[in-house]
Amino acid sequence: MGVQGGRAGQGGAEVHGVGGSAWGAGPRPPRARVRVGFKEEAQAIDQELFTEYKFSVDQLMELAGLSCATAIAKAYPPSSFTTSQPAVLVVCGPGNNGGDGLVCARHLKMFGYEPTVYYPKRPNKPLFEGLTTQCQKMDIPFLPEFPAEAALIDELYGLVVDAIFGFSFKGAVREPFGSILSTLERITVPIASIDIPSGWDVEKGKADGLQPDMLISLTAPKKAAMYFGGRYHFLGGRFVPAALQEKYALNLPPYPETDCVLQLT
Ligand SMILES: NC(=O)C1=CN([C@@H]2O[C@H](COP(=O)(O)OP(=O)(O)OC[C@H]3O[C@@H](n4cnc5c(N)ncnc54)[C@H](O)[C@@H]3O)[C@@H](O)[C@H]2O)[C@@H](O)CC1
Ligand SMILES: [K+]
Repeated sequence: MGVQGGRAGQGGAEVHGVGGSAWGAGPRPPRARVRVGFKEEAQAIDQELFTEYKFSVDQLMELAGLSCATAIAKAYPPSSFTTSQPAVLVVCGPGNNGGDGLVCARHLKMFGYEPTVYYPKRPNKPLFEGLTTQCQKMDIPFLPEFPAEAALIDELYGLVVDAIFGFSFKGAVREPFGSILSTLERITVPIASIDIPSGWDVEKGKADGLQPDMLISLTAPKKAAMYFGGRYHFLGGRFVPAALQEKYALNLPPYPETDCVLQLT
């Protein structure tokens, strides 16, 4: 099962071991003319967008989630799925990265996919409650439990969206996410990670952690993106005003025409 040309059927090593191993060879050079961002910068830009530019979280989350669904549709069109339906498992974490995942799931449904959400830790906030209700009203199923067997995920889904943690992840991973991540490390269907592969240190990555096939960097690639060894790296979140891009010297390449995503590799 999986998607044609994806990890399934090719063997994980073929995708994970680009150039042998990105890890064995040390940090990869950035593969696009994009200045690799730093965690502090990402959070500072985030803050400034909210405090100085007066964006609301739900505005940016909507654009972030739409970017992710759009990038996924470009890399893994429904016709490429080898499952009977273009079934996607979207795993959402407890913060804004999880919110991006809910928005992404909703847009994937609009684009003709069959997303299913797993959302074990739901913040008691109107934004996340609203996003959850929107998905439920669009007949997107929410799993009561995470599939314990990696093989079951491989059988049922052609793609997994990792929306567990973004740039605020720190320290040792706590349950239930430790078990979830260790199952995801064993699946063979491709993983698309939103902003940062979950469980990775935002600057140093994680050599023995998740190795996604796709990374969608939001706003600007974080430093850990240097360690990404998968096939598809997209930039999304086309919402940073020019003055802010200049202030933080983001030096982002131009997005094509009206697209909300840009393929970096
Ligand atoms: N302007 C921006 O930069 C935008 C950022 N967005 C998203 O927001 C993300 C950042 O969101 P947040 O700051 O809410 O944080 P995250 O979603 O990265 O994660 C924070 C949550 O994870 C938990 N957590 C942290 N470390 C943990 C550990 N070791 N074990 C278990 N749980 C842990 C925290 O308790 C908190 O609930 C970005 O990566 C991006 O995906 C988008 O929603 C919109 C725009
Ligand atoms: K993530």
